Amino acid sequence: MNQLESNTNRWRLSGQKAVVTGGTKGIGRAIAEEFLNLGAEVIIVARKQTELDTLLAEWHTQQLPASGYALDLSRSTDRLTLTEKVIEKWGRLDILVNNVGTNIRKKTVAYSEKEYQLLLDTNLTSAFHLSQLLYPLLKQSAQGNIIQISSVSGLNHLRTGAIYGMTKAAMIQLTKNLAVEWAPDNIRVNALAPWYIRTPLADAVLQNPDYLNSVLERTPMGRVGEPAEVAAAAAFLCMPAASYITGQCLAIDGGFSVYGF
Ligand SMILES: NC(=O)C1=CN([C@@H]2O[C@H](COP(=O)(O)OP(=O)(O)OC[C@H]3O[C@@H](n4cnc5c(N)ncnc54)[C@H](OP(=O)(O)O)[C@@H]3O)[C@@H](O)[C@H]2O)C=CC1
Ligand SMILES: C[C@H](O)[C@@H]1OC(=O)[C@H](O)[C@@H]1O
Repeated sequence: MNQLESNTNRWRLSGQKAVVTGGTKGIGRAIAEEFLNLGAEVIIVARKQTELDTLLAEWHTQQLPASGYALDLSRSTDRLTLTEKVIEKWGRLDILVNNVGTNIRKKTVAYSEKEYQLLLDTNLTSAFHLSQLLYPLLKQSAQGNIIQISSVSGLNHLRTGAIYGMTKAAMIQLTKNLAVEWAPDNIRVNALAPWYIRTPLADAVLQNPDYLNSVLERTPMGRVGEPAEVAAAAAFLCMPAASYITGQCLAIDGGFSVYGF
């Protein structure tokens, strides 16, 4: 391989096989599209079959190598089904992006046990269990990668709910543990910690002008982020060019997390 070719491959995802959870909307869709445009083959997962079918049809008109499954990854049975599908389709895996997550925004005393369990299952258990289940396939890759989509709410207090913050902080700790444990298997594990990104999940609160102003007042760059700005960071961390980066958490936040006073 000549120097130029190796340099070119360093900045692409050519031939890599990636699973992106929550890939029909928002950050997950942007990550899947970034990966596809960089030469990867992608499987996406979401609950709504109609949205999955519509997006896959759009990608297939562009000859993009994408497939998908309508599964609820808060459920252990569906996580096992996804694993079986990946084994059946590819028999190996290069990239896992644990992107699925949701929030119920309440004061701590207002949460029910059911709400607590839903957030834990959706945001954290799904990421932990899928990392476990897909480890053998990632181990077969010479360049395995896991990207955990955390949040700045895993780094700081946000007024958007303690349970969500707990799950995101735990994803960052899981990133560190798996990065060390699985380094001998050539599996790198990194986390991204976005601040507000313009997606359907965030729009629920960003559409309130007063709330949006409060967000912008805490954001040095003066705007919310775009899904593609998170996707670019995810793509870089999975590239050969990032081959010595593991166990890290990268904030995608317009300066939010370093803004004191
Ligand atoms: N947007 C933001 O400001 C920030 C987001 N994040 C994190 O980024 C990640 C993505 O967020 P965002 O893009 O905003 O979210 P969206 O709600 O916009 O999209 C979530 C995606 O995940 C899918 N999904 C949700 N629940 C499940 C489930 N149980 N099983 C399978 N698929 C599911 C949705 O499809 P369907 O409904 O069909 O299942 C959709 O494709 C989350 O982990 C979130 O916590 C972190 C910081 C900031
Ligand atoms: C920025 C936060 O982590 C994130 O944005 C959302 O929409 C969630 O409710 C979280 O607060």
